[in-house]
Amino acid sequence: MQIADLGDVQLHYRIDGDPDGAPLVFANSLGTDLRVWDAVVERLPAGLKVIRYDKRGHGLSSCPPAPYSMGALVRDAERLLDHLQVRDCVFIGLSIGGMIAQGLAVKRLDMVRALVLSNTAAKIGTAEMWQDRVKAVTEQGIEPLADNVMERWFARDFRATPELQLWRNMLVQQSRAGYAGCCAAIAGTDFYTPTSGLRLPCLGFAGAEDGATPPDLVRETVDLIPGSQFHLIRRAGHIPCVEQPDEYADRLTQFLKETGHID
Ligand SMILES: O=C(O)CC1=CCC(=O)O1
Repeated sequence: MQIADLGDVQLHYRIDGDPDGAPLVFANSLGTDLRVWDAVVERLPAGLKVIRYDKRGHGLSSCPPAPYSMGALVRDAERLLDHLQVRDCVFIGLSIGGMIAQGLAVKRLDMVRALVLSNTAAKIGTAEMWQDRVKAVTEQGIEPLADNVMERWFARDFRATPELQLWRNMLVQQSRAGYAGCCAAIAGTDFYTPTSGLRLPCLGFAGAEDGATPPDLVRETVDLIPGSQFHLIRRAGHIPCVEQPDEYADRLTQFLKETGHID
């Protein structure tokens, strides 16, 4: 178990693979922790240094008082990668993690050589919708929202499997303040202009049954970056790394080869 003490926040992270390999960094979505990447990470080729972390208020990381800003979440990622002396990584961000990815690439191109924007967008939903969620979670906790969240996270077939309960448990066990804090960060984020200025290799992933960031929304964002690729995963919702890890890992590996990150 590894922890980076950044002063105002302590971030839990994990490194797998080759310590001297080409760095790959994964950032999770709202209400999940770094285990959401387990099935993809175990399918990746050798020779990569795979770094995962729990953003503030999630998983085993500390939970500063809410609300958070997107600037703070981007700065956490930046400080963690500085702490780990990471440069030229491929940064893979899921949902709010994809917003962090965009913000980090805009700020620190020396750190990010390519982006994978998974089930994310430059702007997700409306500020009002997220403020409503902050209020609901702060007053009643995460449990009352959980069934609706599962419908956005997973396609119908997956929701009928016993595994659903494990991911639902992950969601409801997150900190209420950490979850609300990140909702506030999403509410205040519109990256259309900064992301439009990015010039780096980019791969977008979307799930055909994603109820949070539908394929057209993901595509609109990745198309802001000239030359981007886009991959639609048919039998998946918002978290395709859990539902379709074979397809996800295969397409990611292909991208890593095309961008020269691995041979
Ligand atoms: O609505 C959800 O819970 C899905 C989601 C939106 C942003 C994020 O990170 O997850």
